[in-house]
Amino acid sequence: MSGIEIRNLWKEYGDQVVLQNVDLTIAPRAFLALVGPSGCGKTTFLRLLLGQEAPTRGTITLDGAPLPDEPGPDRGVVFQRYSVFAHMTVLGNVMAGPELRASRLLGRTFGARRRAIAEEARAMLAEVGLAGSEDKYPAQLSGGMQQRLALAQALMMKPKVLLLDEPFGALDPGIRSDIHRLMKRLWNEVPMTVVMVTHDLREAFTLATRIIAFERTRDRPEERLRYGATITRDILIWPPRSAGQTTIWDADLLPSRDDPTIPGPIAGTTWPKEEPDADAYPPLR
Ligand SMILES: Nc1ncnc2c1ncn2[C@@H]1O[C@H](COP(=O)(O)OP(=O)(O)OP(=O)(O)O)[C@@H](O)[C@H]1O
Repeated sequence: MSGIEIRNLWKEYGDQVVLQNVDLTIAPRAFLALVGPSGCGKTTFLRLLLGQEAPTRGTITLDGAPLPDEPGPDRGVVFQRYSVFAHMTVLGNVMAGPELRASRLLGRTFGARRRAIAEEARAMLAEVGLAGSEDKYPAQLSGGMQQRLALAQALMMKPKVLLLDEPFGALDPGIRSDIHRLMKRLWNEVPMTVVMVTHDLREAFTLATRIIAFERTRDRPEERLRYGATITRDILIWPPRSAGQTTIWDADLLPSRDDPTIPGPIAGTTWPKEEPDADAYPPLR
């Protein structure tokens, strides 16, 4: 079975249950947005997928194999801030991962190998709109440029799964919509599954193929430690989006929601009858 399979996942820190009984199948090439109130365990869930944390109970498999219990090149990550190395140039940042992979001992390569990596890094920087900034340091870039750099850095490792922890949360609205366009293009072009934590439902509806909400179902003060958050909503975005097809449906030719020929993003599921609407949900914090 390909994709990510999460079965009966629990995460506890000492006496505190953070996540409980999470069951989720993420299809290959899905763009999953993860929303929920502050402190409900979204980052913890992402860190479990990254391999930075181990589940207390339950299993996570990637393409049918148990997830390695440490971060690896098959999973890239971009955080809201500080994903890049401040002391390296833009080009150095994008070359660092492949160089380390090619030469674990020295962390750098030489000659033809190095030239090939540099060429690939320059192409990736051009892809995210950073051509011409190769020799700058991150501090000399705007916030939006730094996040483009962080994306380029993560994508250089050709991850199967890209994990995004509120990556665009600190950006101004105009820059945010630019980077949303870039993110859509990258998701279409690069064969990867994306899992993105966001506080912004509009962002979730703009980018995702599916939105999962985590919430505590029991949240009285005396229950907070003993009960964790779990999946309380699972929204499939309509009309269906699939990676590799930028515009799929002409507005005039929208299929019917109950058209059985429309493939759902998860095998065996049907599309919800109602149009999901970002404004219909209460703010998350
Ligand atoms: N390493 C840790 N040790 C102990 N408790 C932790 C650890 N990491 C997270 N927690 C606790 O787990 C809970 C969930 O934290 P997490 O950061 O995953 O929430 P979140 O949904 O991402 O929050 P936010 O939206 O505010 O970023 C919090 O109560 C936090 O204090």
